[in-house]
Amino acid sequence: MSISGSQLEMTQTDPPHSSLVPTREADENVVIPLDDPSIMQREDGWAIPVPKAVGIGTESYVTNGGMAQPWQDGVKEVEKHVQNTDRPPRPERTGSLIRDSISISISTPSDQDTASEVRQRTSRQYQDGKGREQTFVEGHEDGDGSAGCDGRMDIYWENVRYSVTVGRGKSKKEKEILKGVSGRARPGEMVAIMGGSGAGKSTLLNVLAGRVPTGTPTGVILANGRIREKRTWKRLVGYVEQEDLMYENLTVRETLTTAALLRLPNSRYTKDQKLARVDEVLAELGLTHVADSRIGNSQMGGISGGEKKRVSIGIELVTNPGTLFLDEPTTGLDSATARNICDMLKNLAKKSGKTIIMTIHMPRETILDMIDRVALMSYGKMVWFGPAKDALKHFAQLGYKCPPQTNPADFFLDLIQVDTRDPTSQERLKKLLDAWDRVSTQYVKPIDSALRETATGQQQALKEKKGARHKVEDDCHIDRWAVPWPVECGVLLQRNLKHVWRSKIIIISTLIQQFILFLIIGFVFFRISDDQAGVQNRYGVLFFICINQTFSFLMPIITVFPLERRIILRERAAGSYRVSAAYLAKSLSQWPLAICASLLFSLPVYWLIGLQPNVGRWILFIVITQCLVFAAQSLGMLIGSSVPNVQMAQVFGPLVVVLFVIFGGNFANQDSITPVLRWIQWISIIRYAYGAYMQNEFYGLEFQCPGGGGGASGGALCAAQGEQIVKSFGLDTPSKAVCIIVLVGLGLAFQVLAALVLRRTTRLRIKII
Ligand SMILES: Nc1ncnc2c1ncn2[C@@H]1O[C@H](COP(=O)(O)OP(=O)(O)OP(=O)(O)O)[C@@H](O)[C@H]1O
Repeated sequence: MSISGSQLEMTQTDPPHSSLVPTREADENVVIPLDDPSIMQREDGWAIPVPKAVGIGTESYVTNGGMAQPWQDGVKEVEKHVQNTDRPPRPERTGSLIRDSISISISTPSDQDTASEVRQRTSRQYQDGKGREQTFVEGHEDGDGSAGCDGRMDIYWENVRYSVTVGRGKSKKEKEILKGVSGRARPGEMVAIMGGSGAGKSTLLNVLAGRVPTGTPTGVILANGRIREKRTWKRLVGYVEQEDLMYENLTVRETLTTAALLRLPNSRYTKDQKLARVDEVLAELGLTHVADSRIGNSQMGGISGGEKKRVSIGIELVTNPGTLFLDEPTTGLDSATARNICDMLKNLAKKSGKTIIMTIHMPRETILDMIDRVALMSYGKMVWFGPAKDALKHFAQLGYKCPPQTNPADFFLDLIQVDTRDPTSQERLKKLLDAWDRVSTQYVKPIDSALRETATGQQQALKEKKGARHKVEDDCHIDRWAVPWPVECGVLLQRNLKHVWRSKIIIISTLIQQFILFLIIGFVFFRISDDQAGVQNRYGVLFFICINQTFSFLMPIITVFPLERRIILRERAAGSYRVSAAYLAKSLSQWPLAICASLLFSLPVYWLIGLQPNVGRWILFIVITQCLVFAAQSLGMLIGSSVPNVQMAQVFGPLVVVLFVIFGGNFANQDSITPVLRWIQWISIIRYAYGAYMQNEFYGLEFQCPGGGGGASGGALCAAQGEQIVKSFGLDTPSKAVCIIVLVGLGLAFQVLAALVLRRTTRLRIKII
């Protein structure tokens, strides 16, 4: 059963009373009075089409955009379209695609259906009726189960305000950034938010996407006529950041595959289906020819800027979200590439019915032509929301005509830009704002007051975590996490290992560094003697090994981790995985290189220096070194996850190590340190490693004193017993076994702390209204 293209085209304009119903596909609906007996009130208080016993058995098929509406006495009309004919044919599957054979059809609930069953069926049977291709994966009736379930989302915002607190103390005040803006982005539309610098474009985009970590947003935002929920909203939409943050050593396909494996739910997709989805996205974005190229960066080369932007979009697209938010997707790209990106976005909107909302700076005329609605903003207010062509007419009527040969985008920006020192430009803005107030309802229909009240009530119920709630996510059966925790760990570990092992320069330089240190230390302290010079050389070289192993394995992490943390922040913001999985994968992935590099140093250096020729002690020396490396890496993770950027990491990393060195047992005698600072020795990894090294090497050794024997000789104090020497450093307690255990314990404690800090520093505080 299908509605023909011509039938649909007949109703391509806004219905006269669409105020009530911000449904998806509202354009395609027919308005029928509510007193039509085919509308009934459902148990949960929502209006739905009455079941009609037509077609086969008790089932009939109705189109109304698939939405139930809040029931209200004052309702005059509801958008719906009844198809009282036969059961729609099963979709025809072609490979992994289903070509449209039926139109927007939902099954009418029978009396036995529970509300959730109704919703489930509604979401399953949505199909595109315009001959457009929808991407479905074979074997799943739900499509991808993403935003709006069917991949379509109608976003409606009204009187949205956003304010932040600025200043401190007495000068503290509220700054209003968005001052009551309204608009609507329908499925299949590309909406561009434009305005001068500081107009509030990014703020509006972020408020709509629910990504405002601070401040207070107010107003009404509805998705498919429903309120949104914090926990799952991020998995219903895609957000493409301005900066393309990706692992440069991974290929395009691997990058998208990781996103697909993590973000497509296991409950609906097999691994093969997820990989098929990646192929579809690659083809959709025109990336197939670079699928196996590395992402790269400016040093190593790689894919182009435009291709990187496509990959960023692809990462969001794998889940087939109903809405894509993009923050300045064309910034930094040349005009031809920018056009290509917009072309591709337009295609996405047209073919898959996605709602595209983006901020954009100074688009070319050809790009402006692709945009369905522009939101012109100035000082947090809306000056225009609608088609660009209408805006030209509107401004011309006010006496502001776009000069010939001028890019309308430039004209708009010049018009709405205000010079605070120039009263004429302020007057102009006031005139524009007044004019928009007069015409705004023609372009953005106000939400029906009853629906607004319902939404406000639902928001309140959500806040108070009580009462019946009906959210857009209810229709979509979204689990909080797409895949189980072990799968997240496995996928992320695989990605991180690939990234590490393909960083050839880092691997080679780490190995060379350890080899050179081995040569330097080995030959400077070559075959140390067992006289008093040998004593000094022994404790000197052991302390040096502690410092060099700590620095060698701590510094690389603290310089890399802040960058990787931003990727984790982005992926967590999309609800891709739990932070514990990301942390564990990151932590595990760096051990193989650290273990190999430190073995390259510690295995031979022992014999070259000429430490105690005892295999047991040699093995223990290696064990202590490995434990120290583990603790140093853990400390690096803690510092790396605590500081906001690489520069701060480079300041704080060495500072902490120097503190640990001072309290390491070589420079200051532990017993003579002021009690105020003495506690630092108990967390100094160097102190424990040094204590263990010293006991391992000195215990059981006897040294020659000048003139023979121990004690005072020739006026100098000479220690002949190894135990005495260790004691004189205050390193005889705790025992070497305890030192090793504490070293591992400190490493574990740093790891746990680092994971907790990472969790905190990569949490995107979502504010949903
Ligand atoms: N958290 C905040 N605290 C204080 N002021 C803020 C905050 N966020 C935004 N602003 C201010 O609000 C105004 C709008 O910011 P926004 O980033 O939305 O502008 P924009 O239109 O995207 O500008 P641009 O194109 O330059 O990025 C600016 O003046 C900005 O300084």
